[in-house]
Amino acid sequence: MIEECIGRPEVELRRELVQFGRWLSRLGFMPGTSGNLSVRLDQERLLVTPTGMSKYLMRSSDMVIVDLEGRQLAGSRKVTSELSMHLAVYQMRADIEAVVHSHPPIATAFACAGRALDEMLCQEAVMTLGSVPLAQYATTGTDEVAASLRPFIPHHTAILMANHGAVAYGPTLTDAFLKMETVEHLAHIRLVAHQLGSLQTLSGNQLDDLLRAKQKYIRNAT
Ligand SMILES: C[C@H](O)[C@@H](O)[C@@H](O)C(=O)COP(=O)(O)O
Repeated sequence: MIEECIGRPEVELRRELVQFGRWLSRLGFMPGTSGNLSVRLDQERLLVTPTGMSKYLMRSSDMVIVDLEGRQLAGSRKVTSELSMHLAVYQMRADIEAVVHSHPPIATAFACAGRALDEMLCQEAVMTLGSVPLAQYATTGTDEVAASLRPFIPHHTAILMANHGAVAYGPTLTDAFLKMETVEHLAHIRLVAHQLGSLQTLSGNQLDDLLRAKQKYIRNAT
């Protein structure tokens, strides 16, 4: 069952940030000290990963609490340098409770080649994320990153970031994690299909059928 973040004990959310940080790190999506995660703690506060730490080695006590304007309220470490990206998502989407930024290698290679993941090649793309757009180049750690993402935040839940990586968000940390995992999966499929030589994109009729199948799948799964 998917649980919302708000209302859950802080200790559990801290543990989840550690767990997903390790998982993303082991998947190779957060090499070195890269990547960051956050969750809504309540209506006014976020629990966010610290800057400059391996997300494999990070502990519950390393998390930082900030308000929705980015003011640090608690935590002995400095908050992620990409806080403005996380804030932009929470400020624009009341339905979002968790944000994951990472550098999955194949998806990041697409972002470095200036390619969005916007062709509907495999059914899973339609059933999950739809198109994943590419936000324009912005220097890491600056407010330019949030500005580059803002046009896409209302209509997407995963976005590639030019020459940088990707961001995904959802109603829970689990959901945001699964979206990030799916971004890399779709990038991998796109790359291999291209290498095989002939991309067979889904037709309009196939897309219509899949969108109906998606509604049915969601109704059945919830
Ligand atoms: C240089 C950083 O790794 C940068 O790429 C940033 O986007 C990132 O992923 C991690 O930054 P923090 O350690 O500040 O969260």
